[in-house]
Amino acid sequence: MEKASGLLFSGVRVDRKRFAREIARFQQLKKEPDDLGDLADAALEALPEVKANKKEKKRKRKDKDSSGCISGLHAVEGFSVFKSSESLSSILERNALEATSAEKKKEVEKEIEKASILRKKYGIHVSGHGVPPPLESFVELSSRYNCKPYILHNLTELGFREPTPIQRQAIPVLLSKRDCFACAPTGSGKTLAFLCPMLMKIKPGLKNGVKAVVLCPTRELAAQTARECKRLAKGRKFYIKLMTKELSRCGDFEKMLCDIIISTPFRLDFAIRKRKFDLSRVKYLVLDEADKLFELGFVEQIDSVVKACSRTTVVRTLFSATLPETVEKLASTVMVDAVRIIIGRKNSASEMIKQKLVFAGSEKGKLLAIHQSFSESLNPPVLVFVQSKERAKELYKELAFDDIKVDVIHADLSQQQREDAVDNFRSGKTWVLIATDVVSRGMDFKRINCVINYDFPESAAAYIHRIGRSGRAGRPGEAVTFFTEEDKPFLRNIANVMAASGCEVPSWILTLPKLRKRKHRPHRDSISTIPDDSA
Ligand SMILES: Nc1ncnc2c1ncn2[C@@H]1O[C@H](COP(=O)(O)OP(=O)(O)OP(=O)(O)O)[C@@H](O)[C@H]1O
Repeated sequence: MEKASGLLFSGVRVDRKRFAREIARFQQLKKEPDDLGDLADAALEALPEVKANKKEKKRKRKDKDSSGCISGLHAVEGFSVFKSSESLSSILERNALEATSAEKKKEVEKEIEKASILRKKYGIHVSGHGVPPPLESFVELSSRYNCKPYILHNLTELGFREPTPIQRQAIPVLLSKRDCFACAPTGSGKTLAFLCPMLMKIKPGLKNGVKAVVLCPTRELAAQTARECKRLAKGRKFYIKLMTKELSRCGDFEKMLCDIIISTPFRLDFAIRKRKFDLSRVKYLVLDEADKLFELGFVEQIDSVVKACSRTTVVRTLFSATLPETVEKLASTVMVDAVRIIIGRKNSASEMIKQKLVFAGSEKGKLLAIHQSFSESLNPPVLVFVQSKERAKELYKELAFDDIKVDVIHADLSQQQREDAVDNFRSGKTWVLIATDVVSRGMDFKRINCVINYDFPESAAAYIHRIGRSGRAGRPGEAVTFFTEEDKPFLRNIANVMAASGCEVPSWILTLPKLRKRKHRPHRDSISTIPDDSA
């Protein structure tokens, strides 16, 4: 017995010492961290305080198990010698493990440091546990995440050489299937940040229902996102559908092949409630321009979509250039263990836009100012925002007399007319597009030189989105905001946004009294050059 145990003992001792590393590695393999988020957690675990705490807990549990005996005492009696031999071997094992985990810890610490250097470099701020490190390049999509070559090919075809900051961080987060709040400036590539991981994670054409849903506040944005999605998916047989009015009313959803559906909340809610459109297999739900979607009027429809995407593992994500705390709070009730990503300063305008405030005195002053500015230096394409569709029509009538190619877009037009207005502006047929806020969010008109806020925006968020139609994808842009006496009390909100993005603001504006946040939609005199009788 003694001999046998001695042999066993010595055998164990020699092998374990010699192969300590291998044993330790093998044991580690049982649970390899599946992403660097886990590695980060592993690093935490390796901290002396955490380890000591765990050891103490383990010891207490062990002491409790041995019917009140102190475990060390067993080692000297009878069969407990075997126990003693076991614990000795496990001590050796532990030593080996500790040596390896020290190496691992160093490795993890290096990764963490590298991630934080990258984040600092690109102005990425994250919160949440175990956040995967940002991408250094698109190539990492294949080395780290086994991305199919067609996506990398399409990225190159689209001319995207480097990921933008939001793409660097949001793509790994979504690939690790974490819910996510993401706030990044206008024109910074948020669309690709959610489309790319979606295409990587879902299998095309399996005929077993919708796998991903993207909600956008307007039809124009939904159409644009569907187009972007198709461009990125080129070469793969994904069924990507835009939920149109016709499809939501007459589509045969049982037979329809659809991997990804892109829609406004109204159309999708209609299809779910009235036509029993099944979203129970959805893996990804994206709310683009999330703060707009959480505004009154949309909330019930969003609720219906969130409920319909009933799979327990669905990844929910919110993207916007403006994400107020109220929205985050509301949204967090449906998010699980979410990661929060902020690029640069939260709720700020793109730094690529030169912003200017122009005092026009009165409504008539604004009309004179725009005529004058177009006659002196019109640098198309120019997007002009007004407060309502009535005012859009009025300003269109005024400017149509000038020798410029001007068009108008608002909610009173048919879908076809709206699409034509967008297409003509994109292709350069239209130089000046007069618009309501219907195109203020998400629309990616290439190379807009100037945005004119003819009517003062109703909030700082509206301002950020409107001017964000220029200065996109790293290009410079310009924004001019007219104000009258009546807009003065609301100037400070906008001036703060301007100052935060590095633009000069007259100091008197910054000393104006603070206003409680409320929308600014004043009644304005109609836009007309016809002399006012009362004058
Ligand atoms: N990695 C990249 N490199 C270069 N250009 C890019 C890259 N990713 C996206 N873009 C381009 O940047 C432009 C803006 O992208 P996108 O519309 O996604 O911005 P956004 O952040 O969603 O803006 P918004 O807040 O206004 O919705 C698009 O023209 C897009 O094609």
